[in-house]
Amino acid sequence: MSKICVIGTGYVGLVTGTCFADMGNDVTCVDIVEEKIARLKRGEVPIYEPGLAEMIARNVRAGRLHFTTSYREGLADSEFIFIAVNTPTGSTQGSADMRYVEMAARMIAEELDHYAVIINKSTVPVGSGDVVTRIIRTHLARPDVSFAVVSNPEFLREGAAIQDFLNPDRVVLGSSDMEAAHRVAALYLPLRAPIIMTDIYTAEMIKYASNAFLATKISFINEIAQICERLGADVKEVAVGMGYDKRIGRAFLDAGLGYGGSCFPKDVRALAHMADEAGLHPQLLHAVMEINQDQRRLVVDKLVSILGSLRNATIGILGLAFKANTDDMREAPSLDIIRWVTGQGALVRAYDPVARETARQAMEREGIRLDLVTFCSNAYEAAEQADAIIIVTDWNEFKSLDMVQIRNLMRRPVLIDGRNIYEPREMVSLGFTYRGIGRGTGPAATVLPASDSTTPPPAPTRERTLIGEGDEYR
Ligand SMILES: NC(=O)c1ccc[n+]([C@@H]2O[C@H](COP(=O)([O-])OP(=O)(O)OC[C@H]3O[C@@H](n4cnc5c(N)ncnc54)[C@H](O)[C@@H]3O)[C@@H](O)[C@H]2O)c1
Ligand SMILES: O=c1ccn([C@@H]2O[C@H](COP(=O)(O)OP(=O)(O)O[C@H]3O[C@H](CO)[C@@H](O)[C@H](O)[C@H]3O)[C@@H](O)[C@H]2O)c(=O)[nH]1
Repeated sequence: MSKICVIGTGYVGLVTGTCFADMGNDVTCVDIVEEKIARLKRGEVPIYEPGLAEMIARNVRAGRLHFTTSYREGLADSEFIFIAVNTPTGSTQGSADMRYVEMAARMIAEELDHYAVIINKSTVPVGSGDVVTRIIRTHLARPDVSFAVVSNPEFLREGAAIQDFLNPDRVVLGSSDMEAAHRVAALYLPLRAPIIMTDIYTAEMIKYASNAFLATKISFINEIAQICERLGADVKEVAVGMGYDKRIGRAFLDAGLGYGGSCFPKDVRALAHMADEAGLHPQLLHAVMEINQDQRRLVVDKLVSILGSLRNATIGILGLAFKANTDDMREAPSLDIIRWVTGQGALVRAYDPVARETARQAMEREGIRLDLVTFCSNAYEAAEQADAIIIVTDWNEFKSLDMVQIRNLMRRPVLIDGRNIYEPREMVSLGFTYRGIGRGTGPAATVLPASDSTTPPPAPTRERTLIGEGDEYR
């Protein structure tokens, strides 16, 4: 059992702290926001993350998980101090705002009275490990105390955060102090994941390069979707066909409204900024960002091309958070879409299974006219008297709606499927004017399973038979 302090109780801090506690360690989570800590102490979890509330409660009950606003309390006897504070976009050029990490480093230095390994879990620009080391060294209240700094980027996804933390594809550790890095590695050994030990710059870059690569896959398939749409091919089937190639893989090839969230947008921007600052010309990263922005515009263009003017039209929006299974509204496509349609005179009926309060707050922050937005308590309510519906996130409950009922509730049966969750032909046969993203109307695709037999298999009876399509990568 190790004594661990986690600085920051956002997604990453809470999940890191709770999972390490669940693995038998003694963990104290520190945050400067008193209200957050007060809520956590009352047993309330400030974010929506499946399974997290139960896991926190279990570990608090077992006496392994504590919350405080006091660095002194959190740091007391801690062998490991994880920094997991936010690093949002800080300037119009896209650089990462390091002020929270720097503040955390200073506050650690002011309270540290024993040797500890300080581990940076926040996503930070290459070279930040040196900055943290310098800040701590400069501000140490006890200059005789020694410490080590290790970079340990986090790869969890919101909505699957616990599962991702406990079953990582890899753990990355970067440090110039290999003994300290090995101590951190020992914490992760129970997870039985490959552990990559490298220098601190490389560890920091692995995080940005991974996110930028995934974002590139998304923009790539979105560009292919636009071409498919023009030429009559179907991007969903193209993705399946590409995904069978093991060198490509099926993951992150879902065309749609582009990426949003607390990570991809800011991390691609920050990486491009790092390259710009280094005198390079990161043209691929700039193209990735441009295509991503275009995807959001495209759905509104589709809407206008069907409805003509949006003035006084009622638009149902299904899904508000940046993706399913989270209430996180950071850089959610819904915000741009709602701003644009209300800007053109439309009224919005919005529904998300969990993002309601966070959505309202985000819209307020973004200056969206809330008097034009009605928050509904289910998808059917959002469809009432709507001139069109836009599916913005792919929550499971949106995949199994009674579409006949939805159609009957609408004033005009226009369906813009921003996540390609419905079959175009089916929707058209139900009477919808349907637009997906890059969906074709061409001939049916058939995938026959690999077979040892040389006898030809019977002809498939189903249209668009995609045997094995799918979700195995999730
Ligand atoms: N959200 C994700 O899915 C995810 C996944 C991997 C990596 N990351 C990275 O992890 C970092 C944290 O992300 P997040 O989404 O958890 O952020 P968040 O905004 O949800 O939470 C950050 C928390 O840190 C607290 N904080 C800020 N300054 C502090 C200080 N000086 N002392 C104590 N607490 C302080 C804030 O009050 C907040 O509670 C970011 O660098 C992010 O890029 C995020
Ligand atoms: O094929 C796809 C896959 C994802 N998305 C979108 O991409 C965004 C990000 O999705 P996802 O990666 O599932 O969510 P995050 O929680 O933002 O996680 C990403 O960002 C985290 C923060 O850095 C990393 O830790 C994770 O590894 C990385 O997947 C969302 O808007 C998705 O809708 C697509 O449009 N198409």
